[in-house]
Amino acid sequence: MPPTRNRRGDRDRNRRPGTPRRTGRPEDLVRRTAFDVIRAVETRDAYANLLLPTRLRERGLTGRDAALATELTYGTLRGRGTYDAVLALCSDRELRRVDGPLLDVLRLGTHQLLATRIPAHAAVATAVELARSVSGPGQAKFANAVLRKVATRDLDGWLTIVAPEGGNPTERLSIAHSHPRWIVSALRDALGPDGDEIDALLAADNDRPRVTLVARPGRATLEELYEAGAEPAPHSPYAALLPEGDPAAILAVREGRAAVQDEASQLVALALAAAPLDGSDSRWADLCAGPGGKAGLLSAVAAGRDARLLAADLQPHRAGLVRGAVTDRATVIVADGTAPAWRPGSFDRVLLDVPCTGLGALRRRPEARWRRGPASVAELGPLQRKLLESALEAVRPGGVVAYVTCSPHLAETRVVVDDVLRGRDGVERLDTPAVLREVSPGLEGIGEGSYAQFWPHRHGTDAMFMALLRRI
Ligand SMILES: C[S@@+](CC[C@H](N)C(=O)[O-])C[C@H]1O[C@@H](n2cnc3c(N)ncnc32)[C@H](O)[C@@H]1O
Repeated sequence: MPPTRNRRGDRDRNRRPGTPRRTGRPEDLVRRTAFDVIRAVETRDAYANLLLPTRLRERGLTGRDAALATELTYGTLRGRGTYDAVLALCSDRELRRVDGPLLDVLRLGTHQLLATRIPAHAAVATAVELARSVSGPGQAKFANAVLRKVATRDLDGWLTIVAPEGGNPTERLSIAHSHPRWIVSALRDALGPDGDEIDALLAADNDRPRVTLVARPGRATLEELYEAGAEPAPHSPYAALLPEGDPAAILAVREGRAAVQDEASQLVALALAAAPLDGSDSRWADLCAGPGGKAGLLSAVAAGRDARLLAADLQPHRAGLVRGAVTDRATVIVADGTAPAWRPGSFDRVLLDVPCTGLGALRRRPEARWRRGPASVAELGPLQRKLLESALEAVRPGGVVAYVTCSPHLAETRVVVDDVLRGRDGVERLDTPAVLREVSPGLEGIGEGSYAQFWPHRHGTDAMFMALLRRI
């Protein structure tokens, strides 16, 4: 995507300290913005999807400039594994001896050379300029030499060298699709007998996710979203896809009657509400509710069912976000789901969307794959088990718990459920895929038996896992 010119206003007068001056070509500011966000991700553990919109606003980047800055930021962060393998061959210095800021400039330049239509001379020249500004003239010469070598081949040409067919399959997939090896292995394990889909799954993780909206029932209609430019979505009865444009420009989104929400996230909330239940059905709970996507939908469904939702989160600011998402059928509290503020057996339906590695949402969080390691899975395990124990206590006999993760990693999904159920009587597994198919007729490829697993390459959704459990 070629950079475009932008009108230069008089924003410099109001420039915040530390904000680059709007001098030179606007595309320089675009690349500088991408670079600054990438650095913040590296050095301050910033989240690109949160920081980038702020930087774009501060620097007055809109339209095609904003789109290019977003593409460069996300693409560079996602492609790091592949780009480092290429850079290692093009640099006469070991990459670990290259300064952090300079290495990020090289990654940004490599992304432009191998994954965009930006002309090679422009990609190299702007990266060299950036290297000069962040690391000085000597390093700019080094950047020039390295990037000129990168420019000698296209991506496919480099992949035949850095990820050759016939080599170690995990290593090849890891470099070709820019995923750490441990994630490649974990995802292949999670695919089980469908392990041959791993290539497609890793490729889907690198696709830009579609923007999916939810029309919260009773508050907004799909027609309203279609009139605003959205299109029908394949799986959820309340979902619409927004092919382009800013969701916040839609009135229903601004008013909280609609929201951005992945289809799998919608369907697991709807399946909990649809799970078969005898007896009372008016007390619902969401024990890990922040930031409130599922609670927003559940509370809207509850309003039509004469039920009430208690939505809890450990973090006060996350609970605050939930308050902005729910209807007046919900009460939001700050509470630790492992140390209940409610009596045992208080609820008819309980959603437990546990904290997890987020390996199912790599499309949305470009840096997440580099931030987590196998240790994160092990660290989260005890909390996930404790929360599930607590959810099973919170539901009345006959009531239903939905254990949900936004990760397909087996150690966070079926292993947690199996471990907890092994240690206690009086809980039965429901046919989760069948309940999901009731709310989304025609839904296929989510598994058979007790557990359901969504996949980006099959469903175009996050890789969300769900187990419906009933206390007997
Ligand atoms: C995966 S997120 C939930 C996403 C949410 N269900 C949604 O759809 O927007 C997990 C949430 O659990 C919260 N959390 C972590 N530990 C908790 C605990 N011990 N008790 C309650 N909430 C907790 C986190 O603050 C985080 O907001």
